[in-house]
Amino acid sequence: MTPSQLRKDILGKRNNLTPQELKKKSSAVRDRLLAMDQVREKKNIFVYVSFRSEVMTFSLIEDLLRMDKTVTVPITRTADNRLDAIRITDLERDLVPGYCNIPEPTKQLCKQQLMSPQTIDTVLLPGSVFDERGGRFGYGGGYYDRFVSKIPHAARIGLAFDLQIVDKAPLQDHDELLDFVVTESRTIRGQR
Ligand SMILES: Nc1nc2c(c(=O)[nH]1)N(C=O)[C@@H](CNc1ccc(C(=O)N[C@@H](CCC(=O)O)C(=O)O)cc1)CN2
Ligand SMILES: Nc1ncnc2c1ncn2[C@@H]1O[C@H](COP(=O)(O)OP(=O)(O)OP(=O)(O)O)[C@@H](O)[C@H]1O
Repeated sequence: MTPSQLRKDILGKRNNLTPQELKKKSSAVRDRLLAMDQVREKKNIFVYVSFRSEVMTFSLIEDLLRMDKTVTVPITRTADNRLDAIRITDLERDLVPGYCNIPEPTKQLCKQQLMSPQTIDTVLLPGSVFDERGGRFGYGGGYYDRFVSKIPHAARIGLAFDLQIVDKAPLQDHDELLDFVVTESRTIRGQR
């Protein structure tokens, strides 16, 4: 199967999850994640803000803020094919619909709260397809591959539902491996 067919296939399955299933499974992913040393013992966490049928991150972000973590989220810079890390402190106030209608930080925050990616300890990534080695496909923008390749010191944790895991995805050279993939039922140790 080609990467784009596999992507389509898995996203089709993910889109079939009911809102109740999405919520319940996302909450199981969150519980598992919050028990990990790579989150508990780290201060600076970069986390995506979920949209469509991704593993939901709203209550996870609330939890991280309550735990006094420094939480940064992506703003998509399409002109430069890049993600910037923006610090947020309030989920309701700090986010507005942005690129592809994904909740993104306000213009003002993007100016005032731009953080150096080098300060990030742990990156939580979304994706379409993940595999047993910690391989990952996104939606085809290459944004996350470029972002994490510049910060090799940061732990990379993919958030996924079990239905997104395949044995071996047809990875390309630029596809970055993850350290862990966390699902509602297990934690996969990646081969980075
Ligand atoms: N929640 C979340 N935030 C994120 C990402 C993400 O995957 N999830 N990104 C991760 O990079 C960046 C945004 N990049 C994105 C890239 C493509 C599409 C998208 O919807 N693409 C179309 C396909 C376009 C095409 O090839 O025709 C789609 O999937 O329908 C969305 C976001 C940064 N923020
Ligand atoms: N580190 C990189 N440097 C330069 N170009 C890159 C890099 N990583 C990916 N790309 C380019 O980005 C494009 C999309 O890559 P790919 O299909 O792997 O994205 P993805 O992993 O699905 O998306 P994302 O990382 O945004 O979730 C490809 O054309 C690829 O050449």
